[in-house]
Amino acid sequence: MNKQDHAEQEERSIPVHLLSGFLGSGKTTLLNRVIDHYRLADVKAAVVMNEIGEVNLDGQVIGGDVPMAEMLSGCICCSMSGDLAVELKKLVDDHRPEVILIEATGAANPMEIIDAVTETSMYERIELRSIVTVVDGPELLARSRRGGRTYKLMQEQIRCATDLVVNKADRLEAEELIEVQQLVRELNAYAPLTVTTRCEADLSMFDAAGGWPAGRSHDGHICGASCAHEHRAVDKAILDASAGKAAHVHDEACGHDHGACRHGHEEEAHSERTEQHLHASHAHVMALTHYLEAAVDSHAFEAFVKGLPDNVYRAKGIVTLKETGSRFLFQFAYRELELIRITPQGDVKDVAVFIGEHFDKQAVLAGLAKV
Ligand SMILES: Nc1nc2c(ncn2[C@@H]2O[C@H](COP(=O)(O)OP(=O)(O)OP(=O)(O)O)[C@@H](O)[C@H]2O)c(=O)[nH]1
Repeated sequence: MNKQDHAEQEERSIPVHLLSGFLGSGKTTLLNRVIDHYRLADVKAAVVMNEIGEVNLDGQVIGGDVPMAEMLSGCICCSMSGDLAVELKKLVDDHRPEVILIEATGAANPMEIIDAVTETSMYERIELRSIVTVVDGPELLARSRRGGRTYKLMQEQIRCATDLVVNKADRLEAEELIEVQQLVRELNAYAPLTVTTRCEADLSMFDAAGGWPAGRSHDGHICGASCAHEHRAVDKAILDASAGKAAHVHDEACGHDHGACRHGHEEEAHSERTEQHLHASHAHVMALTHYLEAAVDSHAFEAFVKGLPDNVYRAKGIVTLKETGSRFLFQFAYRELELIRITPQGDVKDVAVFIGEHFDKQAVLAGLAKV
């Protein structure tokens, strides 16, 4: 970076993009794509990863060149929202990134995270630019038929999005895909919506409002006046979302200046949040973290994971396979198991994390002891 670029960067607010979406919907998959997108454009990104469990497994697949703050054993939308402000400030002071990505836990209500980011903007030049909600298409459809608290949380995540990625299209029939899009549109009629498999989305929503400094090999768009308008609109959408409304893209009809707009909506947002006490929306989600002392038999392990009770809807971890001695990252989301061979850097232990609703921890541990 030359001197002029550096000076420009100091003056510019650092855009923050929040990745939201229910457990296992594909947030980390999207995060990896966005990081690659920034690498190609030579844009320095930093990441905040939040996990309900005690270990950050997703961080294992992100390269060591990306500064990362790990916030574990809690959720940044409630118990750790104060810590988020601290971590954001630390990332900015230590690394001066050009963009920050926050991956929330799948149990997070993004509206609360908006507060923490806004708080940090008071003493660091950062600006929440978008809330991208990754929707697990098949899971949303299934949950819409049974209702319940988890479905309510999914609805909240969709409502406050400025951009929507309807993912796992490969697991939906054509008519189901239409039904999912209708469901999403009923909740949020205005955020741009992309249907994807493995989050293969157009990533221009992650580009800088004013373009990255000149001379970069950036393949994204360099915004002109009309684009700058669109991005201001996102601010408005975020504020509307935090006021508990569906996000909508601001148009000329607004007719008043954005300073006034912001103030009004913030007051509205505050009173509504107090009334609804949104933290309660995911209090039923629980996590179990267990460190493994020995290698596992691959067949027994697969059978154990696939036989987990229905109320354990997410599991992930690192295991060593007895047969080969190789280490694998495992991902289990909505009854599908995926194993990815990894070579962990540093002292990384074998561990399994289970996330679900009111499940019997002892029964899960007993099953695990047998593999
Ligand atoms: N079939 C299918 N699987 C997908 C798709 N996108 C992601 N996955 C898989 O779903 C699992 C969960 O994906 P992640 O990207 O880790 O999801 P996440 O939202 O970060 O999960 P949490 O961190 O637990 O909240 C992984 O095994 C992915 O490979 C998709 O479009 N189709």
